[in-house]
Amino acid sequence: MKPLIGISCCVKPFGIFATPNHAASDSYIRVVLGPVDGIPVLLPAAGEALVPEILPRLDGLILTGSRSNVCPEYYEGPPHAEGTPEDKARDATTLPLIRAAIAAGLPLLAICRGFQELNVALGGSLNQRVQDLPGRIDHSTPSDQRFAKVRTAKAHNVRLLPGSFLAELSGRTEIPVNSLHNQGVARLAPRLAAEGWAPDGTIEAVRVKDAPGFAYGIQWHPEYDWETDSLSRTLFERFGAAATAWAARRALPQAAE
Ligand SMILES: N[C@@H](CCC(=O)NCCCC(=O)O)C(=O)O
Repeated sequence: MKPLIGISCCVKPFGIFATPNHAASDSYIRVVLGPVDGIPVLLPAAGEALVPEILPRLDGLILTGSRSNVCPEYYEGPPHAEGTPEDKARDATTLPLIRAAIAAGLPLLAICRGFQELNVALGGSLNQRVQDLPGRIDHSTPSDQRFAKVRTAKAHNVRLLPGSFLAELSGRTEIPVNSLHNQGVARLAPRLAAEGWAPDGTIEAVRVKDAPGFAYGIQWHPEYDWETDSLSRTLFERFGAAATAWAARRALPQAAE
């Protein structure tokens, strides 16, 4: 039985009246139907009340990337600069969703904004513009590059912790990644272990220390290049295998109360 994979949605304006819609990129739908080998379930940014109702019916959770930034009030940060995109509805949904998913042991893969949400949900904080920090490189989407190129281009290497999940998966100590973010980890949440770093020291990969199963976050976007990048594909296949195992357990007859 294919696993049901929850995919976090953003609230974005659509159409001539710019009405709010709950949306996720087609990249996530295609990767779930592809190497994850699951069934995508879009999770609207409908708030914390959604969490206890939907979580028991999922076999895995993907926290997606998005241009909007996690609101600073969730990590005692300064207000965003004027014009910074925010998505309060998404924050109010994904942060409790992440905590509940980790408490349940649900397989979880947090990508870019999702990676930042994972850190904030567990008590960490963010820098709002990494590129403005001394000694840091620009991790954002270069405005002079066509988006398509930025999605698949490798922007920098990530040094992997020896023996870490990604080091084992890749068989390498360093991997090249794309990069489309302004925010970055400032204070790492206590329950997260850093397992990958950019050349400027920015944390790029984390593991949930006390998670019983698959629970990782990455700052880059493997959903953009899994068709050409074997590590990206393998990462999703491993997440899918964990979700499939979760689905099999969920299908077992529940012990009578
Ligand atoms: N807003 C955050 C996270 C950035 C992120 O998820 N980028 C991917 C954007 C893809 C898209 O445009 O949908 C930050 O800037 O750090």
